Amino acid sequence: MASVSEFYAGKCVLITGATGFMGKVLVEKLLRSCPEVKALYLLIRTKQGQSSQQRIHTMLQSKLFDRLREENPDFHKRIIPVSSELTQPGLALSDEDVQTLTQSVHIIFHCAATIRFDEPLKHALQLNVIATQQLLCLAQQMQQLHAFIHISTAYANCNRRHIDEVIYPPPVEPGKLIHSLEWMDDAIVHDLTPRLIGDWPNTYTYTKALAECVVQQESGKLNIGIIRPSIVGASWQEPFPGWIDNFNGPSGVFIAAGKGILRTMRASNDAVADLIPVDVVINLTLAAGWYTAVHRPKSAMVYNCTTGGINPFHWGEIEHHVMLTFKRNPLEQAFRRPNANITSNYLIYQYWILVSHKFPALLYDLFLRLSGQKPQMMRIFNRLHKAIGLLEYFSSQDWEWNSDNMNMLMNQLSTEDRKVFNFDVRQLNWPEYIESYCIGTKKYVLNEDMADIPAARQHLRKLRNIRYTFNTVLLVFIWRVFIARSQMARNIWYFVVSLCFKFLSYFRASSTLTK
Ligand SMILES: CCCCCCCC/C=C\CCCCCCCC(=O)SCCNC(=O)CCNC(=O)[C@H](O)C(C)(C)COP(=O)(O)OP(=O)(O)OC[C@H]1O[C@@H](n2cnc3c(N)ncnc32)[C@H](O)[C@@H]1OP(=O)(O)O
Ligand SMILES: NC(=O)C1=CN([C@@H]2O[C@H](COP(=O)(O)OP(=O)(O)OC[C@H]3O[C@@H](n4cnc5c(N)ncnc54)[C@H](OP(=O)(O)O)[C@@H]3O)[C@@H](O)[C@H]2O)C=CC1
Repeated sequence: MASVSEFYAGKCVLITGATGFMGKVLVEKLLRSCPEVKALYLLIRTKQGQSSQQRIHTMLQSKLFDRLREENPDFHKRIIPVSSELTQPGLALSDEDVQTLTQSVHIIFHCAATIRFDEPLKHALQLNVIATQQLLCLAQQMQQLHAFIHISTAYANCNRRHIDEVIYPPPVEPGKLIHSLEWMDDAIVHDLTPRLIGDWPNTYTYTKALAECVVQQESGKLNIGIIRPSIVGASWQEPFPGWIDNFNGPSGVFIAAGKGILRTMRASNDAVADLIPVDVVINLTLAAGWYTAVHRPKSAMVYNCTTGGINPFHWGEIEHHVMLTFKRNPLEQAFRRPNANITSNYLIYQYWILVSHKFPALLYDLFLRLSGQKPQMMRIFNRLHKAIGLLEYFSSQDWEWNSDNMNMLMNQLSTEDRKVFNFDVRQLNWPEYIESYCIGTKKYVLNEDMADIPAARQHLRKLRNIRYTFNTVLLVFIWRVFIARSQMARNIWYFVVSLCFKFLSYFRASSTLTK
């Protein structure tokens, strides 16, 4: 049987969401580990006045492609950008492009989605469900299609505690929902959203659940694979450890904690933190493409791509290792020294929000106002509170995913493929991974230079001294106020001072005697 890279040789692959976090890593890995692939058709929309060609050009300049550029400088020749806005009828593809795609594509990887938790339902439905439906229609017309791989999320069924590798019945028939929302204006949909999404925490997970159902309904004669990654984090090994380029999920939390802005968050110390490195997800996705095309399973195969059941790690441990890393490798221009604590207790959380977030923000804004600058800290904290409020659903509870299909797929690979497309998370050393993840946020998200770490350490020392000075001044101030108002405080104060004085006189006397 052909190996994974032999299978992709001579094949034309269509990818949606190629400019996104996972899409980029997929493009890079496919071109690096399957150098004989014939063409990658990337469906990309124009954005901020940039054409799809210009966007690809910019993307290929990024650090992610450094290794590939070195190994194979001509790699870009296999990339064919196709202009496509997925929320438009017919995916806004030109007739010419439809013809090319239907004649030549062998494998589809559908990664595009809106992953915002606060996306209005109509838009999330448009992109995550209707666009998927349209892409499946296009796939049905493809003459040589071997496999359609849909990227879902492990949290599509987060209303359940135990999640098997099956497509669960949808909360509502997607077609009916699409039709009923068509005539409603945005305000009505907004009001109805909480009732519609029911026990799903947001429109993202809800529409991803509907999308899975659409994939099943529209699959017809297609060979389908559905990948359900949990919380996708920085790369573990490839193309280099710690690569990450966005603030989504835990990355924003790590950065905010490293900058000393985030000091508390609601999360359970003992809940499993189901992070999965992006390179693991992509290796499994490529292997699933191969398996689906070669074995043609009768019904859609679902792969829960998670770590919790195989190699669990907990939010409390993550907190410890994130703090340790940022103390050793500080971020530049930190607001305060990194010191974040997670808690599942609502009252304790509210207390720390007040004392460690709102109070310093108010003080800093006051300082900015007095020095003639625009206050900004309170605004930053309000946004941070909104973001962590949306994440706490996922950091406060546990889920149990069955990952039999992931294990089965691993057993189907040859020894060589298991190395090249490694998704064996039993080998993941969490402390090492979290360290390289945090350093990755510093290097690739914030573009900070590792050579400037001594200066960042110096800045932390300065912050520590400011804190000591502030605490001392505050203590003296409180004490003075206290002494002025209470006879008892005054008595204690005189007693302590006279005791100190007596000790001093005693030591002075005994030292003169021993001379
Ligand atoms: C010591 C630590 C201990 C750890 C404790 C536990 C940690 C638990 C953490 C995590 C659990 C994760 C659970 C995820 C599970 C699901 C997985 C999946 O299946 S999908 C993927 C998930 N999807 C998302 O993560 C999207 C979430 N994001 C959003 O929904 C929005 O971004 C939101 C509502 C949070 C904020 O929306 P806005 O409108 O206020 O802001 P915007 O548009 O995103 O950003 C505006 C600008 O600010 C920057 N920005 C965003 N976050 C930033 C940050 N933290 N720091 C600095 N800049 C930031 C952005 O780059 C952007 O910049 P420009 O305008 O493009 O130039
Ligand atoms: N990140 C994570 O933690 C997880 C992600 N997933 C799933 O993985 C997939 C990829 O996620 P991720 O890479 O993180 O997401 P990103 O937000 O980084 O990327 C989304 C991609 O979709 C494209 N896209 C969005 N809207 C349109 C549109 N109207 N027309 C054309 N393209 C569009 C974006 O293009 P553009 O650049 O033009 O905006 C971008 O390329 C998603 O299906 C997501 O549900 C699952 C589990 C966890």
